Amino acid sequence: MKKILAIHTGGTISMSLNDQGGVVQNEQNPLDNNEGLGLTGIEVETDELLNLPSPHMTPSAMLKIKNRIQQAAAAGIDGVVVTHGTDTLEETAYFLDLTLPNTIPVVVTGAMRSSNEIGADGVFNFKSAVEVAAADAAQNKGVLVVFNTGIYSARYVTKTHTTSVDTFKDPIYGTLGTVDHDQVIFAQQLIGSEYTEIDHVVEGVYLVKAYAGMTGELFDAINAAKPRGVVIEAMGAGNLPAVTLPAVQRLLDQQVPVVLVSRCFSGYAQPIYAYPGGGIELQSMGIVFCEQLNGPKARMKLIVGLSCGKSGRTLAEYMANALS
Ligand SMILES: NC(=O)C[C@H](N)C(=O)O
Repeated sequence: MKKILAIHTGGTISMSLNDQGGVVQNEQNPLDNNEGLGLTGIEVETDELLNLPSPHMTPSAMLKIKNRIQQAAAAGIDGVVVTHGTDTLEETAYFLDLTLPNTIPVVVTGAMRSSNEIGADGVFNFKSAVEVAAADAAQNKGVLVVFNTGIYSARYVTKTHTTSVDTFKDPIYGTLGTVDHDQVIFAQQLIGSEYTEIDHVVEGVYLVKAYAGMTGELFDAINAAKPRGVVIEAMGAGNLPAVTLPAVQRLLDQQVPVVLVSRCFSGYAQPIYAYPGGGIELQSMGIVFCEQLNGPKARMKLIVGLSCGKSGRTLAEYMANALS
């Protein structure tokens, strides 16, 4: 018998549609009763740790989830499922991936339709996630996201659609595997994993998206707030309007780490272009290219790196290497 801990944190998976047509939090989580799920050889324990719509999720709440998982792992649990709202699911999943030592399977899931809507996907996703968490093949794969039969790496998975049940995708590498009709099948191995121990999380790490016609004002406003770090979702392969550069330089002059990713849905940020504001100039200024992560995930990584005390060159290397 495998023992799986289900840590519920809120989100649509634990919500219902009310008479006015709005989706609201439930007093009682519909997933608390696991009878009828048809799980064989798996015992599920439940912890209602949080009840947050995921736009209310914070890095300190993520730390609380991480600590609860480590406590359960130390007490001998075989695997953990975290249920979570989908809006920020990818951030929590990647935070856990970076801060947990990868000793037991940890699987994050959620739902796009609330528990009493027609075609509700929560119970199916939950059952699938429990099956993956209990599977021997899920060992050493880092934190996983299971959604709509897909198994994804927390490092790359992202929410791609506002309402579709097939919303979670890995735009670069696709799925790691599938789970369907009680069968858990992995088709790819995880290449390396990162683990950084932290006991607190820093605040003041900002994320800014570049746009056509952007000027330096947003960067100066962030600078005035005394930031700990800034992630820029730059254009294309990693370029910015040249007029923003003096303001970005003012951040760098204050020793604020500035990390660059691409605002593109897929691909890598790389210093390719040599025109003013092009990636080559940005890199020579000291902006760190974080090749493979999207903006919200790069921000999570920067928070984790700063929270464990990295700075200067060590922090830059940590951010530049997707698998350091
Ligand atoms: N499908 C969902 O869970 C979306 C919801 N707004 C949340 O993230 O809490």
